[in-house]
Amino acid sequence: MAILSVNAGSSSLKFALYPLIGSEVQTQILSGLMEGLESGGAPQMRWHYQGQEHCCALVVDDQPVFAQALCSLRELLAQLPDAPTLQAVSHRVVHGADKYRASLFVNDEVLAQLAAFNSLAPLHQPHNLEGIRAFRAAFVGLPQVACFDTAFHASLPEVDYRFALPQELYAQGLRRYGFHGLSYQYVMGTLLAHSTRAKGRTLMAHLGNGASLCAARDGKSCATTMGFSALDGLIMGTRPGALDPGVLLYLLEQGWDHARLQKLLYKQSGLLGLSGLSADMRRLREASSPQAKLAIEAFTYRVVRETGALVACVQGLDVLAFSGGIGEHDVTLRAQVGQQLSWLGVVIDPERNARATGSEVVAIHAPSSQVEVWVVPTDEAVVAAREAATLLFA
Ligand SMILES: Nc1ncnc2c1ncn2[C@@H]1O[C@H](COP(=O)(O)OP(=O)(O)O)[C@@H](O)[C@H]1O
Ligand SMILES: CC(=O)OP(=O)(O)O
Ligand SMILES: [Mg+2]
Repeated sequence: MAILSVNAGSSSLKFALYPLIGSEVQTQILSGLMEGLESGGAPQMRWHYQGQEHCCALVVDDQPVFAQALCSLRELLAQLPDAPTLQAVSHRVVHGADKYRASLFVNDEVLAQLAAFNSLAPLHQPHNLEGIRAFRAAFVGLPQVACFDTAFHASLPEVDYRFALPQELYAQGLRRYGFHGLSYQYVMGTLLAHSTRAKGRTLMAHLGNGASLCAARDGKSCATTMGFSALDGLIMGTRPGALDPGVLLYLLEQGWDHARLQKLLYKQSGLLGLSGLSADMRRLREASSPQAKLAIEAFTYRVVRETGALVACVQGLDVLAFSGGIGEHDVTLRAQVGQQLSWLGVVIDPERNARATGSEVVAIHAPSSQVEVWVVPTDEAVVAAREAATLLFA
Protein backbone atom coordinates (compact mmCIF):
# COMPACT_ATOMS: atom_id res chain seq x y z
CA MET A 1 0.00 0.00 0.00
CA ALA A 2 1.24 3.50 -0.79
CA ILE A 3 0.32 7.17 -1.07
CA LEU A 4 1.27 9.31 -4.04
CA SER A 5 2.05 12.91 -3.17
CA VAL A 6 1.57 15.54 -5.89
CA ASN A 7 2.52 19.20 -6.27
CA ALA A 8 1.13 20.49 -9.57
CA GLY A 9 2.50 23.86 -10.68
CA SER A 10 2.17 26.03 -13.75
CA SER A 11 4.56 24.09 -15.96
CA SER A 12 5.65 21.13 -13.86
CA LEU A 13 4.21 18.41 -11.64
CA LYS A 14 6.30 16.93 -8.84
CA PHE A 15 5.40 13.52 -7.43
CA ALA A 16 6.67 11.16 -4.75
CA LEU A 17 5.55 7.70 -3.71
CA TYR A 18 5.42 6.72 -0.03
CA PRO A 19 4.81 3.13 1.06
CA LEU A 20 2.63 2.58 4.11
CA ILE A 21 3.14 0.13 6.92
CA GLY A 22 -0.20 0.20 8.68
CA SER A 23 -0.97 3.90 8.90
CA GLU A 24 2.73 4.86 9.07
CA VAL A 25 4.20 6.70 6.09
CA GLN A 26 7.61 5.23 5.20
CA THR A 27 10.58 6.76 3.35
CA GLN A 28 9.72 7.59 -0.25
CA ILE A 29 10.71 4.97 -2.82
CA LEU A 30 10.14 7.02 -5.95
CA SER A 31 10.25 10.73 -6.69
CA GLY A 32 9.94 12.55 -9.94
CA LEU A 33 9.05 15.57 -11.95
CA MET A 34 7.09 16.12 -15.13
CA GLU A 35 8.02 19.32 -16.87
CA GLY A 36 7.28 21.16 -20.08
CA LEU A 37 3.55 20.60 -19.52
CA GLU A 38 2.65 24.16 -20.59
CA SER A 39 1.28 24.56 -24.10
CA GLY A 40 4.09 24.45 -26.63
CA GLY A 41 6.46 22.88 -24.08
CA ALA A 42 8.49 19.71 -24.61
CA PRO A 43 6.94 17.44 -21.97
CA GLN A 44 9.27 15.03 -20.25
CA MET A 45 9.31 12.97 -17.08
CA ARG A 46 12.37 12.54 -14.85
CA TRP A 47 12.33 10.24 -11.86
CA HIS A 48 14.60 8.83 -9.21
CA TYR A 49 14.18 5.20 -8.23
CA GLN A 50 16.51 2.82 -6.38
CA GLY A 51 19.44 5.24 -6.56
CA GLN A 52 19.11 5.81 -10.29
CA GLU A 53 17.93 8.76 -12.37
CA HIS A 54 15.66 8.10 -15.33
CA CYS A 55 14.26 10.39 -17.97
CA CYS A 56 11.82 9.99 -20.84
CA ALA A 57 10.05 12.27 -23.27
CA LEU A 58 6.27 12.16 -22.90
CA VAL A 59 4.51 11.27 -26.10
CA VAL A 60 1.89 13.87 -26.96
CA ASP A 61 -0.68 12.63 -29.41
CA ASP A 62 -4.21 13.95 -29.71
CA GLN A 63 -4.85 13.66 -25.94
CA PRO A 64 -4.45 16.67 -23.63
CA VAL A 65 -0.90 16.73 -22.31
CA PHE A 66 -1.92 16.23 -18.66
CA ALA A 67 -3.94 13.09 -19.46
CA GLN A 68 -1.03 11.75 -21.49
CA ALA A 69 1.44 12.53 -18.71
CA LEU A 70 -0.68 10.70 -16.15
CA CYS A 71 -0.98 7.66 -18.41
CA SER A 72 2.82 7.52 -18.42
CA LEU A 73 2.93 7.90 -14.64
CA ARG A 74 0.35 5.12 -14.20
CA GLU A 75 2.45 2.84 -16.39
CA LEU A 76 5.59 3.74 -14.46
CA LEU A 77 3.89 2.91 -11.13
CA ALA A 78 2.63 -0.41 -12.51
CA GLN A 79 6.13 -1.34 -13.70
CA LEU A 80 7.78 -0.95 -10.29
CA PRO A 81 8.88 -4.33 -8.98
CA ASP A 82 6.38 -5.30 -6.25
CA ALA A 83 4.35 -2.22 -7.20
CA PRO A 84 2.51 -1.11 -4.08
CA THR A 85 -1.23 -0.54 -4.38
CA LEU A 86 -2.13 3.13 -4.28
CA GLN A 87 -4.46 4.04 -1.42
CA ALA A 88 -4.75 7.75 -2.18
CA VAL A 89 -3.25 10.66 -4.06
CA SER A 90 -2.48 13.67 -1.86
CA HIS A 91 -2.25 17.10 -3.47
CA ARG A 92 -0.69 20.33 -2.29
CA VAL A 93 -3.35 23.02 -2.77
CA VAL A 94 -2.20 26.56 -2.14
CA HIS A 95 -5.44 28.25 -1.07
CA GLY A 96 -8.13 26.92 1.26
CA ALA A 97 -9.22 30.43 2.34
CA ASP A 98 -11.48 30.61 5.43
CA LYS A 99 -13.48 27.57 4.40
CA TYR A 100 -10.84 24.84 4.61
CA ARG A 101 -8.61 24.79 7.69
CA ALA A 102 -7.60 21.13 7.45
CA SER A 103 -6.82 18.51 4.79
CA LEU A 104 -9.81 16.67 3.32
CA PHE A 105 -10.99 14.21 0.68
CA VAL A 106 -11.91 16.00 -2.53
CA ASN A 107 -15.35 15.61 -4.13
CA ASP A 108 -17.15 17.62 -6.81
CA GLU A 109 -18.44 20.14 -4.30
CA VAL A 110 -14.99 20.73 -2.75
CA LEU A 111 -13.46 21.13 -6.22
CA ALA A 112 -16.06 23.73 -7.15
CA GLN A 113 -15.41 25.64 -3.90
CA LEU A 114 -11.67 25.54 -4.41
CA ALA A 115 -12.01 26.85 -7.96
CA ALA A 116 -13.64 29.95 -6.47
CA PHE A 117 -10.23 30.75 -4.91
CA ASN A 118 -8.40 30.66 -8.28
CA SER A 119 -8.16 34.42 -8.52
CA LEU A 120 -6.63 34.60 -5.02
CA ALA A 121 -3.65 32.52 -6.19
CA PRO A 122 -3.63 32.64 -9.99
CA LEU A 123 -0.06 31.35 -10.25
CA HIS A 124 -0.83 28.20 -8.26
CA GLN A 125 -4.47 27.32 -7.56
CA PRO A 126 -5.72 26.66 -11.12
CA HIS A 127 -2.78 24.29 -11.70
CA ASN A 128 -3.26 22.54 -8.33
CA LEU A 129 -6.90 21.91 -9.25
CA GLU A 130 -6.09 20.83 -12.79
CA GLY A 131 -3.78 18.26 -11.20
CA ILE A 132 -6.60 16.96 -8.98
CA ARG A 133 -9.04 16.75 -11.91
CA ALA A 134 -6.52 14.91 -14.07
CA PHE A 135 -5.73 12.39 -11.30
CA ARG A 136 -9.43 11.82 -10.62
CA ALA A 137 -9.91 11.01 -14.30
CA ALA A 138 -6.78 8.86 -14.62
CA PHE A 139 -7.11 6.96 -11.32
CA VAL A 140 -10.87 6.47 -11.16
CA GLY A 141 -12.24 5.76 -7.70
CA LEU A 142 -8.96 6.47 -5.88
CA PRO A 143 -9.37 8.90 -2.96
CA GLN A 144 -7.87 12.34 -3.72
CA VAL A 145 -6.82 14.44 -0.75
CA ALA A 146 -6.26 18.23 -0.71
CA CYS A 147 -3.71 19.67 1.75
CA PHE A 148 -3.70 23.43 2.11
CA ASP A 149 -0.79 25.84 2.35
CA THR A 150 -3.05 28.19 4.29
CA ALA A 151 -4.02 25.65 6.98
CA PHE A 152 -0.87 26.01 9.14
CA HIS A 153 -1.75 29.68 9.62
CA ALA A 154 -5.23 29.01 11.03
CA SER A 155 -3.70 29.99 14.41
CA LEU A 156 -2.89 33.58 13.33
CA PRO A 157 -4.37 36.06 15.81
CA GLU A 158 -7.07 38.42 14.57
CA VAL A 159 -4.82 41.49 14.94
CA ASP A 160 -2.49 39.85 12.46
CA TYR A 161 -4.96 38.57 9.91
CA ARG A 162 -7.30 41.58 9.72
CA PHE A 163 -6.69 44.32 7.17
CA ALA A 164 -7.62 47.82 8.29
CA LEU A 165 -10.45 47.83 5.75
CA PRO A 166 -14.23 48.21 6.22
CA GLN A 167 -15.92 45.19 7.79
CA GLU A 168 -18.03 44.36 4.76
CA LEU A 169 -14.83 43.60 2.85
CA TYR A 170 -13.66 41.29 5.65
CA ALA A 171 -17.03 39.55 5.37
CA GLN A 172 -16.17 38.88 1.72
CA GLY A 173 -12.99 37.06 2.78
CA LEU A 174 -10.53 39.92 2.46
CA ARG A 175 -8.02 39.07 5.18
CA ARG A 176 -4.50 37.76 5.47
CA TYR A 177 -4.18 33.96 5.17
CA GLY A 178 -0.47 33.11 4.83
CA PHE A 179 1.08 30.38 2.66
CA HIS A 180 3.88 27.78 2.50
CA GLY A 181 2.03 26.01 5.31
CA LEU A 182 3.03 22.46 4.32
CA SER A 183 6.65 23.55 4.36
CA TYR A 184 6.28 25.27 7.74
CA GLN A 185 4.52 22.23 9.17
CA TYR A 186 7.48 20.09 8.11
CA VAL A 187 10.16 22.53 9.32
CA MET A 188 8.39 23.13 12.64
CA GLY A 189 8.03 19.40 13.27
CA THR A 190 11.69 18.85 12.43
CA LEU A 191 12.86 21.67 14.71
CA LEU A 192 10.72 20.39 17.58
CA ALA A 193 12.32 16.96 17.13
CA HIS A 194 15.85 18.44 17.16
CA SER A 195 15.72 21.25 19.70
CA THR A 196 13.96 21.87 22.99
CA ARG A 197 14.17 25.61 22.32
CA ALA A 198 11.97 25.31 19.21
CA LYS A 199 8.87 25.35 21.44
CA GLY A 200 9.75 28.96 22.17
CA ARG A 201 9.97 31.76 19.63
CA THR A 202 10.91 30.37 16.24
CA LEU A 203 11.34 32.18 12.97
CA MET A 204 11.19 30.03 9.81
CA ALA A 205 12.38 31.44 6.49
CA HIS A 206 11.04 29.57 3.43
CA LEU A 207 13.20 31.09 0.70
CA GLY A 208 12.49 29.40 -2.62
CA ASN A 209 10.99 30.65 -5.83
CA GLY A 210 8.15 31.90 -3.63
CA ALA A 211 9.45 33.21 -0.31
CA SER A 212 7.96 33.98 3.07
CA LEU A 213 8.72 34.10 6.79
CA CYS A 214 6.68 32.63 9.62
CA ALA A 215 7.07 33.39 13.31
CA ALA A 216 5.79 30.64 15.59
CA ARG A 217 5.38 30.20 19.31
CA ASP A 218 4.74 26.80 20.85
CA GLY A 219 4.87 25.35 17.34
CA LYS A 220 1.98 27.49 16.08
CA SER A 221 2.01 30.24 13.48
CA CYS A 222 1.69 33.70 15.06
CA ALA A 223 2.69 35.95 12.17
CA THR A 224 3.69 35.52 8.55
CA THR A 225 4.74 37.76 5.69
CA MET A 226 2.38 36.48 2.98
CA GLY A 227 -1.20 37.68 3.22
CA PHE A 228 -4.40 37.52 1.19
CA SER A 229 -2.43 36.26 -1.78
CA ALA A 230 1.05 34.84 -2.27
CA LEU A 231 2.25 38.31 -3.34
CA ASP A 232 2.87 40.01 -0.01
CA GLY A 233 6.02 40.17 2.07
CA LEU A 234 9.47 39.23 0.81
CA ILE A 235 10.94 39.75 -2.64
CA MET A 236 10.52 36.53 -4.66
CA GLY A 237 11.71 35.09 -7.96
CA THR A 238 9.15 36.98 -10.04
CA ARG A 239 6.93 38.64 -7.39
CA PRO A 240 7.73 41.99 -5.77
CA GLY A 241 6.56 41.22 -2.23
CA ALA A 242 5.09 44.09 -0.21
CA LEU A 243 4.25 46.96 -2.51
CA ASP A 244 2.63 50.29 -1.75
CA PRO A 245 -0.93 49.91 -3.18
CA GLY A 246 -0.53 53.48 -4.43
CA VAL A 247 1.70 52.05 -7.16
CA LEU A 248 -1.26 50.01 -8.44
CA LEU A 249 -3.59 53.01 -8.34
CA TYR A 250 -1.04 54.97 -10.31
CA LEU A 251 -0.69 52.23 -12.93
CA LEU A 252 -4.49 51.92 -13.20
CA GLU A 253 -4.60 55.65 -13.91
CA GLN A 254 -2.01 55.09 -16.59
CA GLY A 255 -4.43 52.67 -18.28
CA TRP A 256 -3.00 49.33 -17.10
CA ASP A 257 -5.68 46.63 -17.05
CA HIS A 258 -6.08 43.61 -14.75
CA ALA A 259 -4.22 41.17 -17.01
CA ARG A 260 -1.21 43.47 -17.35
CA LEU A 261 -1.07 44.15 -13.61
CA GLN A 262 -1.38 40.45 -12.81
CA LYS A 263 1.50 39.63 -15.15
CA LEU A 264 3.61 42.41 -13.63
CA LEU A 265 2.99 41.23 -10.07
CA TYR A 266 3.29 37.46 -10.56
CA LYS A 267 5.70 37.05 -13.47
CA GLN A 268 7.84 40.11 -14.16
CA SER A 269 8.88 41.50 -10.79
CA GLY A 270 11.02 40.32 -7.86
CA LEU A 271 14.57 39.14 -8.56
CA LEU A 272 13.77 39.00 -12.28
CA GLY A 273 12.40 42.53 -12.41
CA LEU A 274 15.18 44.07 -10.32
CA SER A 275 18.02 42.28 -12.10
CA GLY A 276 16.54 42.38 -15.61
CA LEU A 277 18.32 39.05 -15.92
CA SER A 278 16.86 36.07 -14.06
CA ALA A 279 14.56 34.89 -11.27
CA ASP A 280 17.12 32.23 -10.37
CA MET A 281 19.39 33.09 -7.46
CA ARG A 282 22.19 30.88 -8.81
CA ARG A 283 22.33 32.86 -12.04
CA LEU A 284 22.34 36.13 -10.15
CA ARG A 285 25.24 34.97 -7.96
CA GLU A 286 27.22 34.12 -11.11
CA ALA A 287 26.37 37.41 -12.85
CA SER A 288 28.53 40.51 -12.52
CA SER A 289 26.04 43.26 -13.41
CA PRO A 290 25.24 45.96 -10.81
CA GLN A 291 21.53 45.14 -11.27
CA ALA A 292 22.06 41.49 -10.33
CA LYS A 293 24.01 42.63 -7.25
CA LEU A 294 21.21 45.04 -6.31
CA ALA A 295 18.59 42.29 -6.69
CA ILE A 296 20.49 40.03 -4.27
CA GLU A 297 21.10 42.88 -1.81
CA ALA A 298 17.45 43.89 -1.89
CA PHE A 299 16.33 40.27 -1.38
CA THR A 300 18.65 39.92 1.62
CA TYR A 301 17.66 43.31 3.02
CA ARG A 302 13.96 42.47 2.90
CA VAL A 303 14.52 39.15 4.67
CA VAL A 304 16.29 41.05 7.47
CA ARG A 305 13.71 43.86 7.57
CA GLU A 306 10.74 41.49 7.79
CA THR A 307 12.55 39.32 10.33
CA GLY A 308 12.72 42.41 12.57
CA ALA A 309 8.97 42.86 12.28
CA LEU A 310 8.12 39.22 12.96
CA VAL A 311 10.54 38.94 15.87
CA ALA A 312 8.75 41.92 17.42
CA CYS A 313 5.43 40.08 17.03
CA VAL A 314 6.69 37.15 19.13
CA GLN A 315 8.86 39.36 21.39
CA GLY A 316 12.25 37.83 20.70
CA LEU A 317 13.95 34.92 19.03
CA ASP A 318 15.09 31.47 20.21
CA VAL A 319 15.44 29.57 16.93
CA LEU A 320 15.95 30.71 13.34
CA ALA A 321 15.56 28.21 10.47
CA PHE A 322 16.38 28.47 6.77
CA SER A 323 14.60 26.32 4.16
CA GLY A 324 13.56 26.41 0.47
CA GLY A 325 15.98 26.29 -2.48
CA ILE A 326 17.77 29.52 -1.52
CA GLY A 327 17.59 29.03 2.25
CA GLU A 328 18.97 25.49 2.00
CA HIS A 329 21.78 26.15 -0.48
CA ASP A 330 22.87 29.76 -0.49
CA VAL A 331 25.68 29.95 2.08
CA THR A 332 26.37 33.64 1.41
CA LEU A 333 22.76 34.64 1.94
CA ARG A 334 22.64 32.85 5.31
CA ALA A 335 25.93 34.42 6.39
CA GLN A 336 24.75 37.92 5.49
CA VAL A 337 21.34 37.52 7.11
CA GLY A 338 23.09 36.18 10.24
CA GLN A 339 25.48 39.13 10.29
CA GLN A 340 22.66 41.65 9.91
CA LEU A 341 20.80 39.97 12.79
CA SER A 342 23.79 40.07 15.16
CA TRP A 343 21.90 42.69 17.21
CA LEU A 344 19.54 39.81 18.15
CA GLY A 345 22.46 37.71 19.37
CA VAL A 346 22.64 35.62 16.17
CA VAL A 347 26.15 34.27 15.46
CA ILE A 348 26.54 31.86 12.53
CA ASP A 349 29.61 29.61 12.46
CA PRO A 350 31.20 30.05 8.98
CA GLU A 351 32.42 26.45 8.72
CA ARG A 352 29.16 24.88 9.83
CA ASN A 353 27.34 27.23 7.47
CA ALA A 354 29.52 26.22 4.53
CA ARG A 355 28.93 22.53 5.28
CA ALA A 356 25.13 22.88 5.20
CA THR A 357 24.22 22.04 1.61
CA GLY A 358 20.57 21.17 1.87
CA SER A 359 20.93 17.40 2.16
CA GLU A 360 20.37 17.14 5.91
CA VAL A 361 19.22 19.05 8.97
CA VAL A 362 22.20 21.02 10.32
CA ALA A 363 22.71 23.50 13.17
CA ILE A 364 24.93 26.33 11.92
CA HIS A 365 25.13 28.64 14.95
CA ALA A 366 28.37 29.28 16.84
CA PRO A 367 28.57 28.25 20.53
CA SER A 368 28.39 31.95 21.46
CA SER A 369 25.10 32.50 19.59
CA GLN A 370 22.08 33.37 21.74
CA VAL A 371 19.85 32.10 18.96
CA GLU A 372 19.98 28.59 17.49
CA VAL A 373 20.23 28.68 13.71
CA TRP A 374 19.25 25.63 11.65
CA VAL A 375 19.14 24.68 7.99
CA VAL A 376 16.18 22.36 7.40
CA PRO A 377 15.67 20.84 3.93
CA THR A 378 11.93 21.15 3.62
CA ASP A 379 9.64 18.37 2.40
CA GLU A 380 6.14 19.44 1.47
CA ALA A 381 5.50 16.07 -0.22
CA VAL A 382 5.90 13.96 2.91
CA VAL A 383 3.62 16.29 4.85
CA ALA A 384 0.92 15.79 2.19
CA ALA A 385 1.42 12.00 2.36
CA ARG A 386 1.12 12.01 6.17
CA GLU A 387 -2.01 14.14 6.00
CA ALA A 388 -3.59 11.62 3.62
CA ALA A 389 -2.58 8.69 5.86
CA THR A 390 -4.17 10.45 8.84
CA LEU A 391 -7.42 10.88 6.91
CA LEU A 392 -7.39 7.33 5.52
CA PHE A 393 -6.88 5.72 8.91
CA ALA A 394 -8.86 8.13 11.06
N1 LIG B 1 23.02 26.25 -4.75
C1 LIG B 1 22.15 27.26 -4.77
N2 LIG B 1 22.53 28.51 -4.43
C2 LIG B 1 21.66 29.54 -4.48
N3 LIG B 1 20.38 29.41 -4.81
C3 LIG B 1 19.94 28.19 -5.12
C4 LIG B 1 20.78 27.04 -5.12
N4 LIG B 1 20.04 25.97 -5.48
C5 LIG B 1 18.78 26.42 -5.71
N5 LIG B 1 18.72 27.75 -5.49
C6 LIG B 1 17.61 28.67 -5.70
O1 LIG B 1 16.41 28.21 -5.13
C7 LIG B 1 15.31 28.81 -5.85
C8 LIG B 1 14.25 27.75 -6.10
O2 LIG B 1 13.80 27.28 -4.87
P1 LIG B 1 12.81 26.04 -4.72
O3 LIG B 1 12.44 25.96 -3.29
O4 LIG B 1 13.45 24.86 -5.36
O5 LIG B 1 11.63 26.56 -5.62
P2 LIG B 1 10.13 26.08 -5.79
O6 LIG B 1 9.34 27.10 -5.02
O7 LIG B 1 9.90 26.15 -7.26
O8 LIG B 1 10.02 24.69 -5.16
C9 LIG B 1 15.90 29.40 -7.13
O9 LIG B 1 16.03 30.81 -6.98
C10 LIG B 1 17.26 28.77 -7.17
O10 LIG B 1 18.19 29.60 -7.81
C1 LIG C 1 2.66 29.92 -2.12
C2 LIG C 1 3.88 29.97 -2.95
O1 LIG C 1 4.42 31.02 -3.20
O2 LIG C 1 4.36 28.78 -3.38
P1 LIG C 1 5.69 28.53 -4.23
O3 LIG C 1 6.84 28.91 -3.36
O4 LIG C 1 5.65 27.05 -4.53
O5 LIG C 1 5.61 29.42 -5.45
MG1 LIG D 1 8.12 25.93 -3.42
